[in-house]
Amino acid sequence: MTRIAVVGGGRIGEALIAGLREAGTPGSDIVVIEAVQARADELAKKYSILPTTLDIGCEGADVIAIAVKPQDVPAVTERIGEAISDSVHESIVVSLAAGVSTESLENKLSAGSPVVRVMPNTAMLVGQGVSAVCKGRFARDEHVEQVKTLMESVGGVVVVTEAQMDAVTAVSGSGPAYFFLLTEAMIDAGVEQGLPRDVATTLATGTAHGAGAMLAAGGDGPGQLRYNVCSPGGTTAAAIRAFEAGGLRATVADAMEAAATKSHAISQASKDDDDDDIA
Ligand SMILES: NC(=O)C1=CN([C@@H]2O[C@H](COP(=O)(O)OP(=O)(O)OC[C@H]3O[C@@H](n4cnc5c(N)ncnc54)[C@H](O)[C@@H]3O)[C@@H](O)[C@H]2O)C=CC1
Ligand SMILES: O=C(O)[C@@H]1CCC=N1
Repeated sequence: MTRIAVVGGGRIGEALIAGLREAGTPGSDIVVIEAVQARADELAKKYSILPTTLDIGCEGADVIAIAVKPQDVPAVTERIGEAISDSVHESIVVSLAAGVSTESLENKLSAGSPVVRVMPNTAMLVGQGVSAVCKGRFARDEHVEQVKTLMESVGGVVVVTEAQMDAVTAVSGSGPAYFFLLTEAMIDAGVEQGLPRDVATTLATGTAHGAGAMLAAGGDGPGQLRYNVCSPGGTTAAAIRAFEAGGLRATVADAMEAAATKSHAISQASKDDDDDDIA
């Protein structure tokens, strides 16, 4: 049994809670600490969990998952540090925030506190997330294993180095949004081609689901799967030509570079804040 305190009940906090509940984690093992009371009450009702304060919620928690916006992480971590500093129970502090380094988290906690950083995605909500995990300076292998097991209950998990986290964020943290954007664009294009919107939505959404399932099946890779759709002289090859002419690959590379650069900029800003605290 792992007792989890989720600090921040926004989109990613809810995705984690929903995925854990769906995977069979009892509601009594999860508490949520959410600044907006109405939102805390909504989550409590929807997932049969306890909304509470940070001090009470952190007491006895095995995992304290920080799911607030990056700029709110330092203040929240400092408060968590105060709440657990005298506790005999060891809590793993897990940050789900983009661009916040394990070092800046450790700086806000008592010396030697185990910190694990996770980059999840919203597909946790339906138990189909994919997360990357890296450990802080004081986290031992068993801490990483515990967090890995927790995140495996809501999807796939890879262990990476912290230096890889900006790239991870660009690929899988932000990634669901890219597929949603493509799906939206396909629906609009279907409507332009004369389909009713509900029909275009059913077709585009079902196609995304089917293509995802084929990729996840792990047989052929994406290249071969695409070749299989491209009949010689056919419709798909004509569409792919238009995608390539429009610079799709370069656009994807630019977009992911922008995401990774932004993640890096957030970590630099949090490092600068730490340096200001020390000076
Ligand atoms: N939304 C996403 O797809 C992903 C988000 N993340 C990370 O998750 C974190 C949260 O992102 P979202 O859920 O999208 O943001 P959000 O704005 O939906 O949720 C943040 C929540 O934290 C609450 N909050 C703020 N200060 C608080 C405090 N002191 N105590 C308790 N609750 C507090 C807010 O009321 C809000 O409900 C961010 O750091 C983000 O980088 C990571 C991966 C994916
Ligand atoms: O857009 C963001 O900053 C967050 C982090 C990764 C996905 N959503």
